Amino acid sequence: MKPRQRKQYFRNMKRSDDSEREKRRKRRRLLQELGEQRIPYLSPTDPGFQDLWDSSYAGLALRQSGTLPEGLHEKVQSALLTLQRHGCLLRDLVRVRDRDVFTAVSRALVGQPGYTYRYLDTRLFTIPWHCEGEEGQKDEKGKPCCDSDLRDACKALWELNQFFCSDVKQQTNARGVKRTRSDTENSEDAPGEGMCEEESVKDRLVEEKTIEEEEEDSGQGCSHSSPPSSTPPAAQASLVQFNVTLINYMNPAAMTQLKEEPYYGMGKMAVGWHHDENLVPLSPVAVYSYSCPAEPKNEGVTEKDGEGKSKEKEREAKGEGTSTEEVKKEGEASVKEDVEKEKTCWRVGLKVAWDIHTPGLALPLQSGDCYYMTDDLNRTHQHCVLAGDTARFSSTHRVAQCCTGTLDYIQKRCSEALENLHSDPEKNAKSLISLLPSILQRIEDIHNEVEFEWLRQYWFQGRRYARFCSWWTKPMEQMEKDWKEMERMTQLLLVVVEDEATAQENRREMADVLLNALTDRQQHRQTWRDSDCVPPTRV
Ligand SMILES: O=C(O)CCC(=O)C(=O)O
Ligand SMILES: [Fe+2]
Repeated sequence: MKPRQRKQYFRNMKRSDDSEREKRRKRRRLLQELGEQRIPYLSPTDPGFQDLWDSSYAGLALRQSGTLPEGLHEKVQSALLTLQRHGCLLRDLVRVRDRDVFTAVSRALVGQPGYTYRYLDTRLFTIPWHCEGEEGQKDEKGKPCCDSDLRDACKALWELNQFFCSDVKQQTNARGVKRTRSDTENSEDAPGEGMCEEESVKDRLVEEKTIEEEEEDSGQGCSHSSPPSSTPPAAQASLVQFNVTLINYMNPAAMTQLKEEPYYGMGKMAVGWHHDENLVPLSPVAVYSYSCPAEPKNEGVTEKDGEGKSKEKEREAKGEGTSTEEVKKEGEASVKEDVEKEKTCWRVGLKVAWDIHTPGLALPLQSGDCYYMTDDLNRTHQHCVLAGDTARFSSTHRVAQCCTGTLDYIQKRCSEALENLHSDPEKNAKSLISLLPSILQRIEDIHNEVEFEWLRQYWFQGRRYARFCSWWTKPMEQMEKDWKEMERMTQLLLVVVEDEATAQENRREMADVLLNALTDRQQHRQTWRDSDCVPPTRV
């Protein structure tokens, strides 16, 4: 981290404390304003559903199960079950409003080898997907990093990813064309509207954070991965390259306490309201939803079915016909039944951020359905997942902001720091090459980044990765060695600072750098110690 970035980092931490308080206030105010009432929301059976979708949720697109390429469902669904069988899906211990909590859903990250995805203060490391024809990484003994069926599973998810990359592009292109047309019709619209400069997108993300459960952070201060703001939407769409998918799994029958959705009364939530965080600004998200066959409670016949049938039989026995009134009543009953059925189905809920006037939207998802969140939907809206009756997987494909989130990146940073260490093999001694405060500062920042953003994150998660995939094992061991060298460098710096022979002026500057670095490190280490270091539970 550059000194400027570092200052920004701590300023952001402070700001996020302040905005946390502000959000709490806002949330309380909203709930007070709402009182006992609930904000309306619409489902497909409600009149006006489509209009609401078109007017207030235009960035949302549904691709129904039946329209996916032949054979893809089978591959993807069996891949998801394989991940589960291998024990890859775990509940994450994340930080929400200064508390450590386990996510209700179990998760795994699959994606580009060496990529990570950071959400709610947790860095997940990818189980690598290997592309068509590619063999994947092998260790020195020629052993591949994962079992062959796990490898096949990841490849199937990569295939789904490929499909999403081109399909979402078409979706957005189609809308881009539409929008360009309406932009010319309405010249009052600013060109490139909604495509703020990245920094301000992030600032707004921080401010607009949710009134709810899972909250998002504003990424990692990257500044070069979004397309230039003058790029028209259609051209931007052609850049879509999902690099990771976060897999979710939950069986509601195994969960004792799912929270009720508090604002609209939408039902039980598997994932609370949130914006997806740490994505390249304006990039889309594509989701595949797979509801597994239910462990049936009563052979799939609901009480309602049984009741309906017996009423019919009664009527038959009485020889009664059906009056218009009865038809109307039955019609109403069947709408009600549809509504009830919708609630047994998994749904994605959407709302406009910080808005209690626009009705919410609840979109039921049949098994195999996919949905896309495009344009700036993820920034302007929040989404939640409403639990249905069955167990369900989802594969959520994202363009993760990865400028500081790849193995390649952090390895380069380590090398940069270690360049300042000179080894004298004859004397078996080590020394620092440069004592320039700016260089020392940079090295201490790298030291912190390696320790807190990578090593502790990795070990904290209970070495969950090594159990089924060895991809990260060697690089993380090497990183730990590099970190030990950095600890050594800090000690060497301490010796120089304590040495009275060192020129006074330089000494003070160096002492400043050292003191700041050690204070930050101490604080961070305490935070890690304070969080309950219980490794995520296995599901
Ligand atoms: O499961 C879904 O449909 C979406 C899950 C989600 O919102 C997330 O993982 O961020
Ligand atoms: Fe999400």
